[in-house]
Amino acid sequence: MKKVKAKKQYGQNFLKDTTVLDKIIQSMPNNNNYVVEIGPGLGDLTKNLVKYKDMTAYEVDTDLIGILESKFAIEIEEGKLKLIHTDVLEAWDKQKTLHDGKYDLIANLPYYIATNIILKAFEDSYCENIIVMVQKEVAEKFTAHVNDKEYSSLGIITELISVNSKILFDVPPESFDPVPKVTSSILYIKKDMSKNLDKDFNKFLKACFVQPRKKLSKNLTSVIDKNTISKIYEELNINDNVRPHEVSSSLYSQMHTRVKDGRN
Ligand SMILES: C[S@@+](CC[C@H](N)C(=O)[O-])C[C@H]1O[C@@H](n2cnc3c(N)ncnc32)[C@H](O)[C@@H]1O
Repeated sequence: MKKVKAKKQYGQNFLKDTTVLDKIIQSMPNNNNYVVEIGPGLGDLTKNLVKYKDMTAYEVDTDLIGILESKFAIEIEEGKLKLIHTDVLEAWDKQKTLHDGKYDLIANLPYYIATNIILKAFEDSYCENIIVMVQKEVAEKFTAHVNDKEYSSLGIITELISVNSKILFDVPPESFDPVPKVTSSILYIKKDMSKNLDKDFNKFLKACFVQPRKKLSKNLTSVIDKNTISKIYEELNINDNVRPHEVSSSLYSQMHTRVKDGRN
């Protein structure tokens, strides 16, 4: 078969390392959940996933859809694989979920929208487990805890929405074709299905971290007035000198509730 030219604008780095592919499959949670893959590409991961689970794959690239349709003609015919030709973020905007029933998201994500995709998966009430390949630095942000250098809104949201989050293993650039400039990691997040996040919380956290080295109270002045900040700090026993990365996720959540109450 003619070699497919990877398209940069779609973040195409095809995973060629069979050991890594095997390790991803071994990391799949042992449950009855359906599987959703974003960006099946040339179908190397898809081929392994569909052996174990019925699944849907969302692919934006028209050229790849043609290849996948002929490669997986049998699985599609048997109803084991549903192939959807669309931009996955548009699909999420339209239908709020990628599958009408509990599912696990397993994917080698396009780097340019990886963070947005994970945040969408947090909002999707049917998505339970997230096992995705992302740039190592992104994985570190999602798994960072209070006082860590990488701690930011992503680590805080992950802590509040999940029961478990960790980096499973790193993947070197040579495992891909074309070879990316960065190291990747497999990120695992098990969501707490009883929780959902307030829509404005992410916006609030962004304001809290707008100048990460400054005092949190200074950053908060873009959201609330100084008197309310003093009142909230007193109620929650927060030191005025505290910096954004020194505050726990649960304290951020309590602060946000009070900010909202103050506005109502
Ligand atoms: C990093 S490649 C992974 C390909 C394949 N899964 C693999 O592991 O080799 C990312 C894939 O996501 C697809 N993609 C990029 N943007 C997308 C979008 N907005 N919606 C759906 N798929 C997208 C690309 O075309 C590509 O197939």
